[in-house]
Amino acid sequence: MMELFDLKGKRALITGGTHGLGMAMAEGLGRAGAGLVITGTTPSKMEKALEHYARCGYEASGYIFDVTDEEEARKYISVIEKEAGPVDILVNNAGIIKREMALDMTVEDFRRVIEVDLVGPFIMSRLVASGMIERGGGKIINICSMMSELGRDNVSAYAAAKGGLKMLTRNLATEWARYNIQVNGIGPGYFATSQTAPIRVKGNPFNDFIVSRTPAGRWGDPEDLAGATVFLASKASDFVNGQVLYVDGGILATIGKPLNEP
Ligand SMILES: NC(=O)c1ccc[n+]([C@@H]2O[C@H](COP(=O)([O-])OP(=O)(O)OC[C@H]3O[C@@H](n4cnc5c(N)ncnc54)[C@H](O)[C@@H]3O)[C@@H](O)[C@H]2O)c1
Ligand SMILES: O=C(O)[C@H](O)[C@@H](O)[C@H](O)[C@H](O)CO
Repeated sequence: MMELFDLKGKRALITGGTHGLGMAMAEGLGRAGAGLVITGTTPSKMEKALEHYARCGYEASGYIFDVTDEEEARKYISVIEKEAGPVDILVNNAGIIKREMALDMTVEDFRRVIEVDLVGPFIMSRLVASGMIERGGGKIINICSMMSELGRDNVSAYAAAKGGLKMLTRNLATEWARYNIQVNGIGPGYFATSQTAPIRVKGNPFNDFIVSRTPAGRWGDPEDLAGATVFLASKASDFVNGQVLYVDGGILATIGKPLNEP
C-alpha cells in the first residue's frame, strides 16, 4: 500500500524552498524519499536551508534565480538537470503578495505580482515539462490560495494571479495529460509563515478573524501541507489531473458564523 506514496528514486524541484511553505513541502517530499532541488532568491537563506536539509538526512541542492526571468530559468534548469539529474516533480511555490487597495495599487506592483505568481509558474512548468515529456511523464503542483476562489480587501493582484494559476493548472492538465504529466494545485488556507507575519500580529483584528473564520480554529502549520504534496507528487494521484486540493482547515466549506456565536 505505502508504495503508492513512495518517492524513492524521484527528484523534486521546489521553487522558493528555503523557508516557509516551500520548505515544509520539500521536507514532506524528502521524507517520502525524493531527492530535493530547491530554488531561492537569498544566498544566506539558501545556505541555512541546505544545512537544515542535510541535518534531516535529505539529499538536497540549491540554486538562486528569479523564476520570472525566462532565459535565466532556462539556463538553470539545464544546469540542474546536468548536476542534480532529471526533474520528476515540480512544485511552483515561489510567490509574493502586495497588500494595497486596488485604487491605491500601482500598475507596476500589480504587474509584478502577476509576473511572479502566474507567469513564473508558466515559465517553470514549460521548461521542466519538456524533459518530463521525453522521459514519459511527471508531476507539477501549483501553489494556489484561498484567493484562487475568494476576494478580500487589499489583494486584487494576488487574487487575480492565484485565480489565474488555478485556471493555468486546469489548462496545462488538459494539454499535458497526453504526455502522462499530471498538473494539480494545492490551495493552502491561512498558514503561519513570513508572508502572513504582517497580518498575524496579536491585536490585529485580522488575526482573530482568520482563527474564527477557519472551522479548525487555528492558523495552518506549514507541516499540514506535507500529506497533500506527497499525494499529488506520487503514483497515488496518477489519475488525478487539473484539481486544486484545498488544505484550509475548512474555510471554503463554510460561510462562517455570527460574531456573537461561541
Ligand atoms: N502563507 C500562507 O498562508 C499562504 C497561503 C496560501 C498560499 N500561499 C502561497 O504559498 C507560497 C509560499 O508562501 P510562503 O507563505 O511560504 O511565503 P514566503 O514569502 O515565506 O516565501 C516565498 C518564497 O518565494 C520565493 N520567491 C519570491 N519571489 C521569487 C522570484 N521572483 N523568483 C524566485 N523565487 C521567488 C522567495 O524566495 C521565498 O522562498 C506562495 O506562492 C504563497 O502565495 C501562502
Ligand atoms: O493577505 C492575505 O489574505 C494573505 O496573505 C493570503 O492571501 C494568504 O497568504 C493565502 O494566500 C490565503 O490562502
